[in-house]
Amino acid sequence: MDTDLAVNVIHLFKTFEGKEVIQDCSMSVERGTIYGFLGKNGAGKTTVFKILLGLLKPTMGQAVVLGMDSVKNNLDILRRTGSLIETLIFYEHLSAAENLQIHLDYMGIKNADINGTLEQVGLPNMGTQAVSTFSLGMRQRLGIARALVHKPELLILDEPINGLDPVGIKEMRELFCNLVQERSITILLSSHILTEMEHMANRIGVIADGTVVQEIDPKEIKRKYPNGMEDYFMAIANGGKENE
Ligand SMILES: Nc1ncnc2c1ncn2[C@@H]1O[C@H](COP(=O)(O)OP(=O)(O)OP(=O)(O)O)[C@@H](O)[C@H]1O
Repeated sequence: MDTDLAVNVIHLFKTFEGKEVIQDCSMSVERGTIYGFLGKNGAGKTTVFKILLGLLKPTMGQAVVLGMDSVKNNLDILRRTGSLIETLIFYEHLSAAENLQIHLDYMGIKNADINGTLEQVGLPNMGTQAVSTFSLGMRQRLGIARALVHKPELLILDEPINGLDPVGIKEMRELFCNLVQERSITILLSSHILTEMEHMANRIGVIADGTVVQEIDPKEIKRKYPNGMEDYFMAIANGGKENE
């Protein structure tokens, strides 16, 4: 087993009601890096994330997360991973701090720094306000706080900058880069905001029709596509081969 890998997906398949949505998908994320997961709507990003977190079982193949099997060790994986997947659900009548405390209780973690985490995500002094009064961007920030508060080794974030304004996007980019540099955590994230992925990611993986068709250094993309990520994405996201 390669211990330098935070995530190792090996020939993964997932079928829903006879439809193969993940097919022979392999990918790997090195520890202490940011991996940007790109793909068109419906390509399979969220499904792969759910398999990694043990929320879905693969039909065939294996996902190894922090050295553990996603099916056999899913509770250990959940404890050591922070995630933000799909619609964010909170206890609306409770405050941000209370929501984070419930999450920590569930994870069995004591003495976490709730106020520090809220500050880290740009919600200082917002701890006592009911979540029902939060804007979309504030909810997104709280979702990131919930993923972070128990100090995970790995973050799996499905479109974490959705709904954030340009200031928020920049702040989250800086936060993610700092987390990797200062805490050596690993971040696997998806986004449709290609310029952000280019700025943040150490490696880009592209999924098309349930298969990772390329894993590449963003510098290499820049060299091949000087006009930017959009040209690259258009060339590769439709089914695999770059039209060079
Ligand atoms: N529970 C389910 N039952 C049936 N089909 C599903 C289920 N979950 C996902 N799918 C299908 O699997 C495919 C991949 O969906 P997924 O949500 O993983 O894509 P995605 O890349 O995350 O898309 P987006 O960018 O729109 O979030 C889609 O065709 C979707 O309809």
